[in-house]
Amino acid sequence: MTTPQVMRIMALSINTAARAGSIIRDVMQRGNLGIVEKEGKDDLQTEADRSAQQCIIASLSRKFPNLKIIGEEGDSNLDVKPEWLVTDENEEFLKNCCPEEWREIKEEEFVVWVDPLDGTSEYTQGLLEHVTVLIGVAIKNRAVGGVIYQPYYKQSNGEIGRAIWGLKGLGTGGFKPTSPPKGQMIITTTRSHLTPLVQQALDALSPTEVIKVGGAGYKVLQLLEGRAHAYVFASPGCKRWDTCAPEAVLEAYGGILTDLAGVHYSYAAEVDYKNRMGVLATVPELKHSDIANQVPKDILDALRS
Ligand SMILES: Nc1ncnc2c1ncn2[C@@H]1O[C@H](COP(=O)(O)O)[C@@H](OP(=O)(O)O)[C@H]1O
Ligand SMILES: [Mg+2]
Ligand SMILES: [Mg+2]
Ligand SMILES: [Mg+2]
Repeated sequence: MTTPQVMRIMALSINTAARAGSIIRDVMQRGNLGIVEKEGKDDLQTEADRSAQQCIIASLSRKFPNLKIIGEEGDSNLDVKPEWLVTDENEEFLKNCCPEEWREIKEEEFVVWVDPLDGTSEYTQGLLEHVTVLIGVAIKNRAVGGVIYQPYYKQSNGEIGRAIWGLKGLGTGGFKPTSPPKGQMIITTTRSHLTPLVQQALDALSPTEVIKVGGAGYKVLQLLEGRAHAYVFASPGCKRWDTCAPEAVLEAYGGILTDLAGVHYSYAAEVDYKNRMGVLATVPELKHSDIANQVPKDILDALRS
């Protein structure tokens, strides 16, 4: 029997994210980040963002030429150094059994959303544990699979970097699932894109504690590892590549990620990339709709306008 495409795409994404992670470490080590401002000082790009994206898109499109891939850093030159081309699919992942519902999905039915370096602002400031590589796999508008790779995570065996993955219908891997403390409401939110509206939404949810960290990937990791109950961001600043992989991993785990009104984003290729209605993610222990219902209407109206 041939291996279903979704399993092969996920398995190649795991290994490719790790390769992108090593490129991110190399750029930092060389010390010349090559920072440019995209839409302003709140929207930076470095040599690591550019090179990691080239590695990911070239590797995935070489093996899956009919795959639709959308990367944060726009069109990339795919004529990359041979050592950036990843061809091996992750064998550990391939030992898993493909969920029935994804078995027949063809290459051209996927959309892959790539954020080659999530947490660029933190990367440039040396807060390296916040940095992740995000590869999200969408099928029929929905985020279904995802890889969150942390290039600077120190494993207990001394190895550097770890890959966290999730596939709906199969589950998750690469981390130790942990429930957040009972009787508290710890919210994680942005560290570098705080606005009055972002703060207003936090205040409305009466958190017992607020954890400000960089990146959508790292914030969802706070939920997966029991350090926070919810991720709340009342801002139109995130884009589909920020949330596709985190949403898939969190939902494969039993949590939920939507906009602030409680509605799922579409990950179809032709959508407007902006997550205009903000981000709300919750752990499985919370009722997502209860939290969404606590978001004041004027905050939703402000995002809509
Ligand atoms: N106002 C804004 N302008 C541009 N990007 C924004 C933004 N608000 C959030 N983002 C992007 O959303 C991601 C998570 O943001 P934050 O860490 O503030 O929660 C980051 O992704 P990148 O680092 O991949 O660009 C960040 O750049
Ligand atoms: Mg960016
Ligand atoms: Mg990002
Ligand atoms: Mg990015």
